[in-house]
Amino acid sequence: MRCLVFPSPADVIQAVADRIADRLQAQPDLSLGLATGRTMVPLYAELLGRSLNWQHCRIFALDEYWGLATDHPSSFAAELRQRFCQPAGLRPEQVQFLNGAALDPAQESQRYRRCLEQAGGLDLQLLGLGENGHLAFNEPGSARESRVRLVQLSDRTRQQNAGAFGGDPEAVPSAALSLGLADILEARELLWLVTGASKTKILAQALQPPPTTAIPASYLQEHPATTLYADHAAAAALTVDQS
Ligand SMILES: O=P(O)(O)OC[C@H]1O[C@](O)(CO)[C@@H](O)[C@@H]1O
Repeated sequence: MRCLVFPSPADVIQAVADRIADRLQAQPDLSLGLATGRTMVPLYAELLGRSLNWQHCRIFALDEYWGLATDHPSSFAAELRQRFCQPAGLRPEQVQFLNGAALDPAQESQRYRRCLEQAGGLDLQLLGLGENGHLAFNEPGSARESRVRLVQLSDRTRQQNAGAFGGDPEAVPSAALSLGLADILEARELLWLVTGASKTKILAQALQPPPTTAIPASYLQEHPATTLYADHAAAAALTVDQS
């Protein structure tokens, strides 16, 4: 894994946006996996501020709350649509969301998996880090072999994400659809954004070999083309060169 450490979250965003821009220019029909969460918010604003041609790319969402339709204001689909897909001028057929209001989670997971396969897999996937080590919504205990599926959310994750639900953890859905660890690790390149002091301890644990199901993000150690983009605060417990 390549580990890049920057003075501030703003520097992280610039570096990640540079990498996405380079990849998109080299491959206009890029299959790009988008993540949500506070870490990603300034990235979408930065990407929109650059003159990039998104007309040929394909977009895939990483996860979605179970029980929320794609037009529910607190759904990840609505967030991605509002923060990026609509202002970037993406056509609906370019974008795939997980449907959190599908009748059958297993069927919806299979449908999404087929979409990914038909697109030839993901070229580039953005990832954040949960404070409990989750990756997408793969909570501690998730298997390395896991695929798109319905997952139960931990109390810690519901607390972490309560901001989008009026600050009430009880209002956060207790389950979600998520790409599995095997799906994520099949993406050809992973950009892992980790910023802020709340991630310092878990980031150091996630980078400690060997990978463990107790910290799903630790499986990124196995991926041949992952770049960690961390700020000084998140990287404070790492021993990498922070110059
Ligand atoms: O960037 P945040 O808000 O700390 O969230 C971390 C991660 O957890 C999630 O909420 C779950 O996928 C992601 O959206 C995010 O990447």
